[in-house]
Amino acid sequence: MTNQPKVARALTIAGSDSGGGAGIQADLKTFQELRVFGMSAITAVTAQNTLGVQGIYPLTVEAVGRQIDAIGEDLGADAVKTGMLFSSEIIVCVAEKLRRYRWQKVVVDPVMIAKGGAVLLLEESIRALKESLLPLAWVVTPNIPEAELLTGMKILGMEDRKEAARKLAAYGAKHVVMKGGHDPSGASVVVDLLFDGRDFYEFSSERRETRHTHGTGCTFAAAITAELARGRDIREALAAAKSFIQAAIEDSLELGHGHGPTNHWAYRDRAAKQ
Ligand SMILES: Nc1ncnc2c1ncn2[C@@H]1O[C@H](COP(=O)(O)OP(=O)(O)O)[C@@H](O)[C@H]1O
Ligand SMILES: Cc1ncc(COP(=O)(O)O)c(N)n1
Repeated sequence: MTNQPKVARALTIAGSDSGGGAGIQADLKTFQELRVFGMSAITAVTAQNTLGVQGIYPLTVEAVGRQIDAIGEDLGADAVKTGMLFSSEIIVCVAEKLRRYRWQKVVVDPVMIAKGGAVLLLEESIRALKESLLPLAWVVTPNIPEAELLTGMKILGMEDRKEAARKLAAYGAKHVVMKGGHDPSGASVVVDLLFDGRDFYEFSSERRETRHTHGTGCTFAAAITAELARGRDIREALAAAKSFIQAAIEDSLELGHGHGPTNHWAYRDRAAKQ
């Protein structure tokens, strides 16, 4: 057992992105930028850069479980984020650990397919994700294609998004954040939709025309996790996360030859200039 800590702590359970833009690397950078102590349990190592995923090397279920136990038995966590979980065995293990350590503020980013098309979650695992993990989620943060795969419905307009959010909440997720980056309408505003089981709230920003969006979903969900770890409520956490990702996209670092990473220190730089 630990004494009441002086700092907020967040744990990410996700895959490693050697290119540093998504996965564990994006999560830890985001936690650090938001003054939250970051810890990690790695589910799979990927060989990846801005051009795509060149290799996926999952860890054993035992290795994943032991990393989580190492944190649960000693350091503790105020909020937990899950990202790439790869297989149903890993999902079931993670769900069991979340219950064992009674972690409540759990952000489930249902990572399935990388922007370049690589499969980061085996298809047979979608059911385990819905049945084992969604009931433990404080927040689930699908993008539109992920929400389609999870609900089995086609999502075109805002009414479809609302219906899909209701379906995901019915699996037990306390809050659903349906991200709007993949909105097929091509609107100049990108809207992330929050459903808290009763009401809907929209978080909007200007859509930026850029190819440097590798890791936006991970970074956004990590910012929500950090803010929840610091004791913010869901709407405060989302508003802050939206500003964080907008700055990270706008002040792009222009790295690599393909879909580059976002700028994780842009939000801090802007705050320092104010
Ligand atoms: N072109 C863009 N301009 C501004 N914000 C964006 C853009 N693309 C995505 N976002 C924001 O980045 C976050 C991740 O969105 P999305 O692309 O839907 O998820 P994912 O990265 O999981 O595919 C959301 O907060 C979304 O609003
Ligand atoms: C290890 C890992 N986790 C998650 C993503 C998804 O990120 P994106 O959809 O932005 O490519 C990724 N590419 N790699």
